[in-house]
Amino acid sequence: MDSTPTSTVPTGAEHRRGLFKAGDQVQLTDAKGRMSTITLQQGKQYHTHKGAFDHDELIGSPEGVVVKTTGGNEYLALRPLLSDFVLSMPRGAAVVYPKDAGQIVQMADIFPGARVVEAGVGSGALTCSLLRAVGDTGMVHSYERREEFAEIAAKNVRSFFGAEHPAWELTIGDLAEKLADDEVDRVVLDMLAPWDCVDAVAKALVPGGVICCYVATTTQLSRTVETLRAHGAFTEPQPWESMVRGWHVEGLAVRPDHRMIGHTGFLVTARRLADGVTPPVRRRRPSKGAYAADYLAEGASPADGTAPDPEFNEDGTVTSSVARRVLP
Ligand SMILES: C[S@@+](CC[C@H](N)C(=O)[O-])C[C@H]1O[C@@H](n2cnc3c(N)ncnc32)[C@H](O)[C@@H]1O
Repeated sequence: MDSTPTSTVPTGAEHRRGLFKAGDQVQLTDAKGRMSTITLQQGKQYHTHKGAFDHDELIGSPEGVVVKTTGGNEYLALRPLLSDFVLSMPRGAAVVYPKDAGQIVQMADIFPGARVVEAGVGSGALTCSLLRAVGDTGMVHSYERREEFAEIAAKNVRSFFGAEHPAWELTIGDLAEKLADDEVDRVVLDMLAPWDCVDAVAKALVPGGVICCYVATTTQLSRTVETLRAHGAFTEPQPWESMVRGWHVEGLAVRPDHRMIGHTGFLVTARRLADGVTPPVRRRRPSKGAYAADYLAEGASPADGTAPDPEFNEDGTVTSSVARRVLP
């Protein structure tokens, strides 16, 4: 399914501003903080276990009003934010959480007008953030190998923007085989095996372009980084993760929340080098506090005569005497 943009309607801004109108999504929050999302339709009613209210009561109202059912239940009415929308929209595959989408937009440097390739599209959560960041003048070309996921994503993206987004193109197929774009500024990969796509991505990215991979496990992280490193067309990959901890703030009870989203995934970015360029590489030496694995990965084995016998502390760190002998 190639979905060529079918509309030049500016999306996003008009759709998400002004008084409520028919077709708008509205997030209703009750007194217990429970949320549900409805799409406003003239003449329709919203039913609860305590009576109903007419959608028409909201059409023409500003956001932030309270609507009451015939049984007395009150609901605060607001348009869902993108972060609310992606967590409540229908899902095919697992979505990129808002905390990671924010990191991707910033650290992969997705700018207005950018030409971005994304794979896989999954449920379309990240796609919404990418489209918002590139705007109507940019391009997001999403690839997805499972048609049923692509269909869910297409519905979600349309539902969020309220129209076909003029900057979006969606192709069914494996990115490694189908990637036909060239002169792409940014590539974002959220898939099981991003290393399979590194070569295709290197051909598509402009010099200075950014590849950003999102992976869930340490083994994927390791293989992604090693593949990028060995490929030769990229700068040293930068891996990281982010954790977000909410806080409870009430009077003198000011403390971190008991629960947090500890792990979602790891991110890795690297930049495309110009063709034929070999960047200067700093040979890293084991330092005090470096882990045994860091030390051995550098090839500092007793056999090659470049380093003394490994001496490690019980926790796996290099002993200070080794660090002293190895460091200049
Ligand atoms: C975790 S989901 C992506 C979720 C998406 N980023 C979101 O926020 O909704 C991973 C998707 O990548 C797709 N996929 C895996 N490998 C692919 C490839 N080589 N080319 C295209 N799609 C691929 C899978 O079918 C799956 O739908």
